[in-house]
Amino acid sequence: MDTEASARTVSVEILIEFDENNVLNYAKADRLESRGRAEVREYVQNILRRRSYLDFLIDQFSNVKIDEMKSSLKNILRLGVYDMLFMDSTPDYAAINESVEIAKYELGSRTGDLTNAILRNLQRDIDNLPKPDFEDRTKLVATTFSHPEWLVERWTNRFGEREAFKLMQANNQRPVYYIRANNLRTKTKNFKLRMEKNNIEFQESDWLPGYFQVESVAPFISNGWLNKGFCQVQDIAAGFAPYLLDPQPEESIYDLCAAPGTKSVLMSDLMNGEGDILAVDISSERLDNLAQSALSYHAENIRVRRADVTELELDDEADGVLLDAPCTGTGVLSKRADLRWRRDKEGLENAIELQAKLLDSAAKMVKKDGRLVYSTCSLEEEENMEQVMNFLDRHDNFEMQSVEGYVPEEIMAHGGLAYQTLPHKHNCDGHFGVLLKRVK
Ligand SMILES: C[S@@+](CC[C@H](N)C(=O)[O-])C[C@H]1O[C@@H](n2cnc3c(N)ncnc32)[C@H](O)[C@@H]1O
Repeated sequence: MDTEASARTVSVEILIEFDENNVLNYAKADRLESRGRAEVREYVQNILRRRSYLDFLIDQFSNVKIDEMKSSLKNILRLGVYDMLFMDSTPDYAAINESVEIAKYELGSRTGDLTNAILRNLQRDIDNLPKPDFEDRTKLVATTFSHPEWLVERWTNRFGEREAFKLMQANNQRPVYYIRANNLRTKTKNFKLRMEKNNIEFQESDWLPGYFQVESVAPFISNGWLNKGFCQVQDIAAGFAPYLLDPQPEESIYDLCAAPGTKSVLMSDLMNGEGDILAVDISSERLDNLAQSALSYHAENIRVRRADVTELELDDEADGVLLDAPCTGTGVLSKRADLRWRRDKEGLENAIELQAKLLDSAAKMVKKDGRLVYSTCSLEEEENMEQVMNFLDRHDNFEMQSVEGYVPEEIMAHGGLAYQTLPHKHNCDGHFGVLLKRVK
């Protein structure tokens, strides 16, 4: 354990790597105690959620333009401004000192002085900070809500400005967390008693059985309940796809694009651990996690297989296939603030192309009269309903089924042929899904 490193220093290191290599890797935080690791995640996600706005402020108070700064200086300043504006527990002088010390240590005393000057300039105007005032409306909104311009444009065109603002505001909040009791290891009612005995506050959902909204997942980790398999951290929106597939104990199920396996485990639970689930994924590392989860959750009917689903040929067809496709993830930007800076229009195009190939491959694995559920955690229609309509044009042996009776009415979309959760409306992540039946 490196006692010298602080959560702030490690957060800056992680943010620098993210800027330079587009990789968000928390491994650097492993040298801290568990509290420090949690602080690092909070810092990194909170700074990424406010990045454009922080950059705008830095630009207002610095003679050197932010675009001309090294990413190390940029991120030290982002941390300092974030601390001053959003961390009530940190007095301004301490926030400035921390950033100045990191700058001196990492970049030398002159950069330490520059950091000090910029942060002190901002401190002087802290009660009357400038607001973004760009003439370009998209740039103005993108800076105010710290979202990329291409997403601002898409969402304002699609939802209208007011609703797009609400969506972006929801993405900038601390995320909502859900815990699901795993009935393969405990019973929901016993798990509730366990939470009550430990004075954990929760709100039981009436949308799906066994889901509890909680303030933080920390007590579930510290009590060892995740490791023991009593519960999963699973957003309720992620539960709808397995419920829509409705796997039965005697059935054979293929879970394609399955890792890290949160939905495989839920399906195993719905099947009482009976029948057969083949969980397929292209990533061996993620599949290792899935296999480990299956063990701790007592999900004994899960088998794993590493394969590229677009090239996979299986001897048998399954009663039910879940394709939880890789996507842009625009429905989960509160939990994954980094995704908003990693995705672009080209990434969207690539995701659409891959999803179509995966769907074509999945279609070949469904028995006659069998079911195929297609789901994403995207809000983009091209990845969702448009993708499904194009699939149906290519495959006249599939028909779309109503989702009524499987999911709550509030989240039904497209006249009951799909569900779509929206972070600003449903207090959960944004997920989409449809149920397709192979009719010939
Ligand atoms: C949205 S995640 C799946 C989440 C998972 N269903 C769960 O609930 O835990 C998408 C997954 O697709 C996998 N993937 C991407 N391309 C793939 C391909 N061509 N074949 C198989 N898996 C693929 C990724 O490795 C990733 O694990």
